[in-house]
Amino acid sequence: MSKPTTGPFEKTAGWLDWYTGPSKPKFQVPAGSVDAHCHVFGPGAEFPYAPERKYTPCDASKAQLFALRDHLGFARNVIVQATCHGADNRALVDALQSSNGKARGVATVKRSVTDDELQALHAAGVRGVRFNFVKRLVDFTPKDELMEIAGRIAKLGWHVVIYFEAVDLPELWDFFTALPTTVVVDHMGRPDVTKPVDGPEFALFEKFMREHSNVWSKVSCPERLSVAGPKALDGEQNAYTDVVPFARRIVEQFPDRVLWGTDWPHPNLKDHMPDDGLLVDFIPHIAPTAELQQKLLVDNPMRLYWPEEAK
Ligand SMILES: O=C(O)c1cc(C(=O)O)oc(=O)c1
Repeated sequence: MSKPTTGPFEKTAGWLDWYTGPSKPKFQVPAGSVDAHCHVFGPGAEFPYAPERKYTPCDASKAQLFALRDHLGFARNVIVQATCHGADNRALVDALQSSNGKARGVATVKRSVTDDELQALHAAGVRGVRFNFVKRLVDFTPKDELMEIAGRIAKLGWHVVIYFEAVDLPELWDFFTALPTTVVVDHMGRPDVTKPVDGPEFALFEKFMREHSNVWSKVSCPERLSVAGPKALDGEQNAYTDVVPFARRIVEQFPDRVLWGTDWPHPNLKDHMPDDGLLVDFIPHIAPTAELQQKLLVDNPMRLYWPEEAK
């Protein structure tokens, strides 16, 4: 893969660029696997970062994303609008349109989005919108605006992706459970993995999924959630062991409602940048059987993002 570049923008201080030269995974993903959570950044010279952004990344282009997809053995991507692009979905749409149908997308839209704009996003391959509640990433959007957007995109058959932290779930519960669509949680709702997996905080997340059959979860981002490591670097085959019990519980309880993604290019990591090949080697630790792997990596994302092709 080529190296990350920076265009006219100055990166946030301490920014970690994505890992060049990822290893070949030892775990071979099933045929037709989908990396169901990844991003493109710019390039800033072509697709400027949004004025309201909370961070400025290095560039991470569609060509670099597609090269990683091929290197890791994946067939398709779901590209999620990164907050550094705000509600300007041009970089996302460009990547989707360049993918030969191998990528679908999740956009960010404002209440002012027109029906024609939604139709154009749909034609490009967008199948969902993202609502973000992580305070360091976005300014607050009133819930009535989000609910109005959810009602409009429901008519297109789209879903809502939500990103929040575990401590905020109680306060967001009523809003989330009122959403009229399939709801996909980013990164398991960011559990604090230093707390017990069978403690009250994670139990609430499990209850959220158990009691609401429209709620799905991405069991992604061990590199973000892990406190104890070890890091996915230097050939480590047992990375992020503290995250395994959390993700595995969700995969085993809700095998038909889980997705996995690399989260490449891993915005805002502070400590280290993982080797994406070793992140793929994390998958069999959380989905230990071939049947669970097939659902996680192929059947579930196909049903949600390519229903017209799903078996
Ligand atoms: O935790 C994060 O910093 C993060 C940020 C973004 C984004 O900026 O869109 O997306 C993610 O999936 C995770």
